[in-house]
Amino acid sequence: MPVLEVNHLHKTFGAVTAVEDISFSVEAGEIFTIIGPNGAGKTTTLEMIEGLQTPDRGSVAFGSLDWKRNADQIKMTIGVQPQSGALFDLLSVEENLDLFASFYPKATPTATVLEMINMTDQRNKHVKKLSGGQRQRLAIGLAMINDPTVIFLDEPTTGLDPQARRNIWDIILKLKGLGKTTILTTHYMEEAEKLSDRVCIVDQGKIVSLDTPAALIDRLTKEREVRLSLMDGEKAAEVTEQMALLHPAVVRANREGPTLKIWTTQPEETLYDLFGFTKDRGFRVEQISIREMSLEDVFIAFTGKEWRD
Ligand SMILES: Nc1ncnc2c1ncn2[C@@H]1O[C@H](COP(=O)(O)OP(=O)(O)OP(=O)(O)O)[C@@H](O)[C@H]1O
Repeated sequence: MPVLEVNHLHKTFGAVTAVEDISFSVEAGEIFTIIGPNGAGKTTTLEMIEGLQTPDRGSVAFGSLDWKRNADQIKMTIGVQPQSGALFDLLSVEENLDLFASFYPKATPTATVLEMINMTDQRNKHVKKLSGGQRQRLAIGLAMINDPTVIFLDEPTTGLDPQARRNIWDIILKLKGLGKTTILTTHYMEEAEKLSDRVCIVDQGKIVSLDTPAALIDRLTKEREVRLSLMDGEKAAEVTEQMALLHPAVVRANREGPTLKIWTTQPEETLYDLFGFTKDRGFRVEQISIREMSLEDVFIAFTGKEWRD
């Protein structure tokens, strides 16, 4: 049974349709990511699921629990990362955790949470002195304080530098290791691709596509770009290009000086045959790479829009 089921959610604000018929379900232990451009409806969707906004239509169920009948039980089951402004600046990291823990009948020991978010050494630091990344880590710690089974993180890495983002990824993966379910929103494709079991691409309030990152990429195309650099100059590359174009799996090719780019539906086979050819001719291969399609390529294909972080 899914831990979360979202059915036909709708939400409008005046003339703006923020969410239009969003449905999905999330299994226990998954990292489920909602990704989309600014204004796509990610936060509104998340807030309806978290019980912070009431949908105009549609339903949200956590197992057999729903917001109308079981609000108190749901609040014990889920953890919501507070907005960074909801932290108490004049209290220390530990005091913030203790304060949030006091809201619940059963809380995870503060020391455990501090260790999970890698902030044991900063536990006595005042929140106003924390960096952006540390504030976000504390916010995730606060979402964990009631030992929830489902954790909601709304853009936990937006605006952070690459190292701080990676530190947050480590925490999210640790949560997965503990068997927690995480629902994440992000602007960053790379993050969605690295962390998620499944990705839901949202645009203009609707789901454009939903699947595992690998399946989304696969569904788009089986083509891979193979790059081959030859040590024997342009002429050797030209002959190799002509040969490559005769291969049944090769869709197209182009050449810049001694470097060949070949798009093929069977990269391993194409490479094997090309190596046979270059060896026969005595051409030496200097460099070789196979480029995978990225989730970014998928987004552009499904929405027709360029992706901007
Ligand atoms: N309280 C509100 N009142 C009016 N319009 C709103 C409100 N909340 C959201 N909207 C509008 O609904 C649409 C979806 O907003 P939402 O914040 O859910 O998108 P998002 O995908 O989370 O965007 P971002 O990545 O910028 O946070 C936007 O057009 C937004 O302006």
